[in-house]
Amino acid sequence: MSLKVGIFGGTFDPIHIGHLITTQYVLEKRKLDKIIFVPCHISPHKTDKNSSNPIHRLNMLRLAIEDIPYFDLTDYEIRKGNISYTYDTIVELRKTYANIELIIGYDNLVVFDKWHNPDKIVELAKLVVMKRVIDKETGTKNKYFENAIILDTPTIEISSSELRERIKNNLPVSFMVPPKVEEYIRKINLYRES
Ligand SMILES: Nc1ncnc2c1ncn2[C@@H]1O[C@H](COP(=O)(O)OP(=O)(O)OP(=O)(O)O)[C@@H](O)[C@H]1O
Ligand SMILES: O=C(O)c1ccc[n+]([C@@H]2O[C@H](COP(=O)([O-])O)[C@@H](O)[C@H]2O)c1
Repeated sequence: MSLKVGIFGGTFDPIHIGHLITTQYVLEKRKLDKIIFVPCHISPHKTDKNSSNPIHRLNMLRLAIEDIPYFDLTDYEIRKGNISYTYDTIVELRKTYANIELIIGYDNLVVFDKWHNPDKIVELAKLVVMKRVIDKETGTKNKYFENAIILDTPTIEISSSELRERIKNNLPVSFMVPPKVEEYIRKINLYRES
C-alpha cells in the first residue's frame, strides 16, 4: 500500500512549536504515515523580505525534527534556488509519493487563489488546513474552501516574526522553539541585528 504523506512548506525562520505541535495533530487526524517539511528558498509571497540564510533555516529544522521518526525534510527547494513554487515541488514529490496531502495554515488558505497554479495543486494533492487566527481584512473565502479539509487543530498563536522580534529585543524564546534550535540561534547569534 502506498504511503500517505503530508507535505509542509515554510520559510521556517525559525521553525517553532506552532509548526511542530499543529502538524503533529495533522498527522494524527489525517492518519498520515509521515510529514515532509520543505523549507523554501524564497516564498513567492515574501520576495520583498530578507529571510535568513537558507542553510541556517535548514539546520534549525533538521535539529528540531531529527529525533522524530514520522517527521522528515527535503532540501529540494533550497537546492533548486530561486522562488519556491509549491506546484513545482508537488510535481517533483509525486514522482516518489502517490498520495500527498498539502498542509497549510489558514492564513494561506484565504490567499490560496493567489498561489501559482492553485487548480493544478488541488488536482495533485488534498489541501489540509491548520487553524490560525487571521485579521478580518486579510481575506475572504475563495473557491478552494469548498474542498479544503479544515482541521480542528489547536491554535498556537506564535509566529517566526514574533520570535525574531523577541530575540532582537533580548527576550527569551525558551518553550517556543526546541532547546537545540534555541542553542543554535544563540551560538551563531542569529536575529540579533536587523
Ligand atoms: N502558529 C501556527 N499555527 C498554525 N500554522 C502555522 C503557524 N505558524 C505558521 N503556520 C503555517 O506554517 C506554514 C509555514 O509558515 P512560516 O514558516 O512562514 O511561519 P510563520 O510563523 O508564519 O512566519 P512569519 O512570521 O515569518 O511570516 C504556513 O502555511 C503557515 O500558515
Ligand atoms: O506556490 C505558491 O504560489 C506559494 C505562495 C505562497 C506560499 N507558498 C508556500 O507556502 C509555504 C508558506 O509560505 P509563507 O509565505 O507563509 O512562509 C512556503 O513553502 C511557500 O513556498 C507557495
